[in-house]
Amino acid sequence: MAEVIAKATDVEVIYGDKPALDKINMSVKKGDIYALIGKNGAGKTTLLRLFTGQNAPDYGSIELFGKKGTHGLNEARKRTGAIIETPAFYPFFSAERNLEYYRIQRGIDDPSIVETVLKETGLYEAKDKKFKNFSLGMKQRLGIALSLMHDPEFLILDEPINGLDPAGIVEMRKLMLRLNKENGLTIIISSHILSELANMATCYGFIDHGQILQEMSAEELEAKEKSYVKVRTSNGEKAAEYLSKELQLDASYNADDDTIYIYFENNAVYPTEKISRFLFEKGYDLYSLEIAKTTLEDFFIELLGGTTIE
Ligand SMILES: Nc1ncnc2c1ncn2[C@@H]1O[C@H](COP(=O)(O)OP(=O)(O)OP(=O)(O)O)[C@@H](O)[C@H]1O
Repeated sequence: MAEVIAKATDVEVIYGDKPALDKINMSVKKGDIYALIGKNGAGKTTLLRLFTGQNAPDYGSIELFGKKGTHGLNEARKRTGAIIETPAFYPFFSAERNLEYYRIQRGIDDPSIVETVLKETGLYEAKDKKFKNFSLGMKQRLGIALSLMHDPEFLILDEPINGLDPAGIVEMRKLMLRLNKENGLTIIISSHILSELANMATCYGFIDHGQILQEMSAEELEAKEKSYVKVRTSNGEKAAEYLSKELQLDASYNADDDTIYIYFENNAVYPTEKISRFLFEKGYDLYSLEIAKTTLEDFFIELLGGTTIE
C-alpha cells in the first residue's frame, strides 16, 4: 500500500450556519496526481486551505505525512509547497530577481536553487524577462517555481489552469507530469473543468456542495467512458425498437434530439454496416450515423445529477 501523504477524516468547515465542507473523507497517496474536481463554490479552496494551514476544520481531522495536531502538521507543512492564491511578484523585476528576492526573504541558503527551479519549470530561458511581460501561463509557472524552492515532496495547487489558453494548458500538463515522474512529487490540483486535468491525473476526487461524491483512479474513470453509435433516421422511435429486438442491440430513442443511441462495451467492434443495412432493408431513411464516446464531462454531469459544470 502506498504511503498516505494527505488525508481528511470527517472534516467539516462551517461559515456562519452553512457548511462549506460537510463530512469530507479523502486521501492522497504518494506518487498521485490527485485531481480535485468541483464547480465554483463546491469547496475546493476551503479543502486545500486545510492542508496549507490557512483554515482549520471545525470538526474532524486532517493529516499530512501521517502527522496530526498543530505541531505535527506544522512540521509536515515544511515538506509541502502550495499555490492557493497567485503569489505577489514585482512587475518590474525579472523572473530571476523575483525568485532571488523570495529566496533571501525565506532564508534559503543555497543560491543555486533559483536556477534549479527556473529550469524545472521551463523558465530558465526567460529568466531575465520582466514579470510584467510574462504570459499568464508563465506567471503561473513562476508561482510553481516559487513553491518548489524549499524542495517540497507534496504540491498543492488551486486552479492553476484557470484562464490559460490551450498552449498554456499543455505546458502546465507537461510540467505536472515532469514534476511527478522525474522529481517524485505528489500533487493535488483543483479545477472546475474535468477535461483540463485528463491525461495527467492518476486519481480523481469529485466534490459538490462540500461533499466528496466519489473518489476513483484514472483507470476506473476511463472505464466509465462508454462508446456509442448515434443514429438519426426516419421514424426513429420505431427503428430503435426494431434495432433492440431484431439485432439485440442496447438501442434507445431520445425524442428531444430525435436520435437513437446504441451503447456498446468499450473496445467493441461497432456493427455500423449491419445497422445501416438493416435500416435500409426495413425502409427507413438514414440521415446520419456516427460513433461517439461519452466524455469525462458527461460523467461528471451525470454524477452531479444532470446539472451543468459552470
Ligand atoms: N471566508 C468565507 N466566509 C464565508 N463563506 C465562505 C468563505 N470562503 C468560502 N466560503 C463559501 O464556502 C463555499 C465553498 O467555497 P470555496 O471557495 O471553497 O469553493 P471552490 O470550490 O474553491 O470555488 P471557487 O472555484 O469559486 O473558488 C462557498 O459557498 C463559498 O461562498
